[in-house]
Amino acid sequence: MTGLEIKNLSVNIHDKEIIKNFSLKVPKGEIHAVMGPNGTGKSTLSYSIMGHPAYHPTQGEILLNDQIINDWSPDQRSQAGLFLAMQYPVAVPGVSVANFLRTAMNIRRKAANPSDKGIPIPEFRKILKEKMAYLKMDPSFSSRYLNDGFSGGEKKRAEVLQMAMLKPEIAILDEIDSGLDIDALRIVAEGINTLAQENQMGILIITHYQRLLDYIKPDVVHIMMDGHIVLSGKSELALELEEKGYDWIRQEQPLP
Ligand SMILES: Nc1ncnc2c1ncn2[C@@H]1O[C@H](COP(=O)(O)OP(=O)(O)OP(=O)(O)O)[C@@H](O)[C@H]1O
Repeated sequence: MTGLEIKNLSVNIHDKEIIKNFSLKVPKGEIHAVMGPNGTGKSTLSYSIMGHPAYHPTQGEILLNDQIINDWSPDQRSQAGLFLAMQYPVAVPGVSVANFLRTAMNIRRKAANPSDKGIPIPEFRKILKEKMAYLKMDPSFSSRYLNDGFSGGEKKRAEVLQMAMLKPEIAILDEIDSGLDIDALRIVAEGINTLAQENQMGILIITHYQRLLDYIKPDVVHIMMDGHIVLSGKSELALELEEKGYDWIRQEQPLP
């Protein structure tokens, strides 16, 4: 399958099993949402998919375009087209947004074509300007240090800017809606929709709130509890959750 596949994945943190026999398929071109209570393992899942060294699987497989990537470094995964918009993006003082993006784009281009000489600077500037305008980011952000002193919402926009520039095959968006005001939520969501359509990306959205899914229509909504998916359904499932909370699922699907 072209896309991301997770088969029977279990991941421990400090000997405690957090991800428990988790399975999911996100084909390219589809949008999947994962919702679930606090502490259920959603961010752990996103770090495990990206290959964070502290989140090594104890069982199961992660596949990208049918290749098992369990032993790939985060760098290799990123070069192959995986992308994570982090819940808490880190500041990188000393590295400007523009330099960071150009370096990341060049590494990805070289991975696809070893003889690539890198994106010419005028072309890079043109694309960056376009994408920043689209996300309604002030051009001055390109020369600021990445996430350094950015507000919560600015950090989230900077994550989507990275996604727009890098055009991954599979993007995991961990609470991309947190910290966004109502206008920013719409702008960011429109940006994600356009990118998803233009590039036939697979997208895995982790969110607590149905409101994001008013703007980005998922093909499937999954409910994750206690480290694995307990229920999957159409986008109406998110509405049902908003109305009823999680208790009814706990009652209908007793956890092991
Ligand atoms: N480095 C760590 N050390 C100890 N426990 C951890 C660590 N990282 C995660 N955990 C625990 O793993 C569980 C899952 O955390 P995770 O952040 O993946 O949940 P989440 O579903 O993303 O939660 P939220 O919705 O609150 O963001 C939590 O109980 C958390 O305390």
